[in-house]
Amino acid sequence: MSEADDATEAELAEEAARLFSGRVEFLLSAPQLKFLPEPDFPEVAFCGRSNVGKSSLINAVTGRRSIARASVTPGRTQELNFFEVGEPTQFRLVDMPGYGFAKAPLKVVEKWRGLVRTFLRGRAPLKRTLVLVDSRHGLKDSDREMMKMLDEAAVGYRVVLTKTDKIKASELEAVAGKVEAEARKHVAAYPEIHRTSAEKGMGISELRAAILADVRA
Ligand SMILES: Nc1nc2c(ncn2[C@@H]2O[C@H](COP(=O)(O)OP(=O)(O)OP(=O)(O)O)[C@@H](O)[C@H]2O)c(=O)[nH]1
Ligand SMILES: [Mg+2]
Repeated sequence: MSEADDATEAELAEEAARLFSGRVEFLLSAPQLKFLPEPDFPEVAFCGRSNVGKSSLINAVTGRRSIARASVTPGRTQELNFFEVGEPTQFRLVDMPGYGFAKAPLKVVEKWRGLVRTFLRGRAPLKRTLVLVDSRHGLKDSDREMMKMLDEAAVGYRVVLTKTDKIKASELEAVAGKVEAEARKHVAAYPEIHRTSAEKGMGISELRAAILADVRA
């Protein structure tokens, strides 16, 4: 990487930190597609299995304790929740319902699934999707299915490992290696994965900078 690239990266990280410590506001919660906000600003969606840590990661990235509602109970987030960043607004983050949650009634699961898939496939201002994966478990078939759907829809995504504070560094590297190797086989996946802990703040400033780069791309 050249010195010029380094300078741009540092500037981006600094700007991202400044933006996220400024105005971040909950906009609305859409239980159905007809309640989506106007497609006025670039968006980045957080998706992944139930309980993987989507809402917690939004809280960590925005530096807010509970702007997005997190819970030990899988299936906490049941709508598409939109958050605005910047004054004036520069972009939006979208907290999505989780997939792969077997305990919810089938009808409910189908409803979330339809909402998530239709949104990810057809949302014009969607600049990037983050596919969150629990670092303790690695990729599950439901993640592979989601990644395949995003490949087919040509929606670019980053794979983000969550809860890295819960495992040893050596285990993390083993899982990260496997997940990265698999991600590289997916056409719409970013070749490098992210390692994060919403609890300890690991990887959060890098993810903020990546989000800013994505919404500006
Ligand atoms: N140790 C640790 N726990 C975490 C981390 N991120 C999330 N959790 C915990 O994992 C549980 C689920 O977190 P959520 O953020 O609600 O997960 P979600 O993906 O939004 O879940 P749904 O909305 O149900 O799909 C909560 O008990 C969090 O406190 C992390 O980085 N480290
Ligand atoms: Mg949630």
